[in-house]
Amino acid sequence: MSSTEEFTVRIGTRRSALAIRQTELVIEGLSKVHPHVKFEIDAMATAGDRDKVTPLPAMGKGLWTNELEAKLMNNEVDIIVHSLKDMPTSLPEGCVLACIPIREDARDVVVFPKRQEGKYKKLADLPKGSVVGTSSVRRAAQLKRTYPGLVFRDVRGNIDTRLRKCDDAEEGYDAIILAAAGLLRLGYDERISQFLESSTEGGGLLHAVGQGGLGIEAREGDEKVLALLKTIEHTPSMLAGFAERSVMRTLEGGCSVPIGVETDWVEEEDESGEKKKKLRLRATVVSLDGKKAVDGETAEEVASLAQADAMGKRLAQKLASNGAQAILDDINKGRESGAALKVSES
Ligand SMILES: NCc1[nH]cc(CCC(=O)O)c1CC(=O)O
Repeated sequence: MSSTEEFTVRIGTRRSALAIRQTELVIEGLSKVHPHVKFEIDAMATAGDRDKVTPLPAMGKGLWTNELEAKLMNNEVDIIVHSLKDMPTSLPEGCVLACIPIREDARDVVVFPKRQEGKYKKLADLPKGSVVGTSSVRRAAQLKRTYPGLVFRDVRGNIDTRLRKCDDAEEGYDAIILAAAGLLRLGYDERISQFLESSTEGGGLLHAVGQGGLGIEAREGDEKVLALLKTIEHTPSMLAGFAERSVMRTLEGGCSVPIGVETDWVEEEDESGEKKKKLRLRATVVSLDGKKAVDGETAEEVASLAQADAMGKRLAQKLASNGAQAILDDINKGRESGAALKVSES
């Protein structure tokens, strides 16, 4: 497609401030390379936006995506801009994860209420019994392991709503956990008190599969659109995202089971002493009470999506055989009783 050809791309997105901002970032990126292409934003509320009370794990995997994908398949939109972490690991027939642009910071972060005016700097500063807000079983399960004195409670809503609840003393939160990417994209950098990662002193977090990334979905075979998206694809982010998603897909997890990952690109010397760029992939599966966990790590040269997929699958199979499948089986059994459906206050 020539860079002077004029045509319009219709973009499906959720209606939240973050989703709109993420769509604007994609339009900015594409417009730099294709100034003659026009864009129309088609924003809608999805099941996950409408239902603010049902615990996220109880709403199934497509709560943020199903209705947008229906528009894509009906040719009402040409692409969908998703938060990558909200995309199920398997897409409907005829839809493809066409592009992952350069990834924002993938880490989770700690936000304290404004009323505390800097009293606490990190999770380890919180006294025993403090209440930490998160709707993610992944976050709660991992943090229960290293901060057993903290109490975890569900907090629903978009980013502005969760920040308001954090700041409202009547809501009773002493901190909340969010993704850095959402806060950074909306200009809330100054609300970040602590970044959480695998190396965080006192206990950190492995982030959600795809966190910090954008996933742009298109119709298979829509060559004109796929060629356009190729111009903003960021290969290291794409490879890392595919490897992470392969871990989740292989463990047959949904977006509500406690699987954490962390990827980064490292240089390692091979036997001949030559430096090789490798993708390092860490993963963890934690029981809901945080008492049982299986961790794994691998670093491999990865140059294709197929190699990224295979790497993620191998690591997942290693985790499963080391006890992770038993943890996930317990969680799935617990779904009948509702035990696995929300971050219980414990
Ligand atoms: N549905 C929650 C969601 N989906 C994507 C983000 C943040 C942006 C990202 O991870 O790219 C968030 C908010 C959060 O986890 O704090």
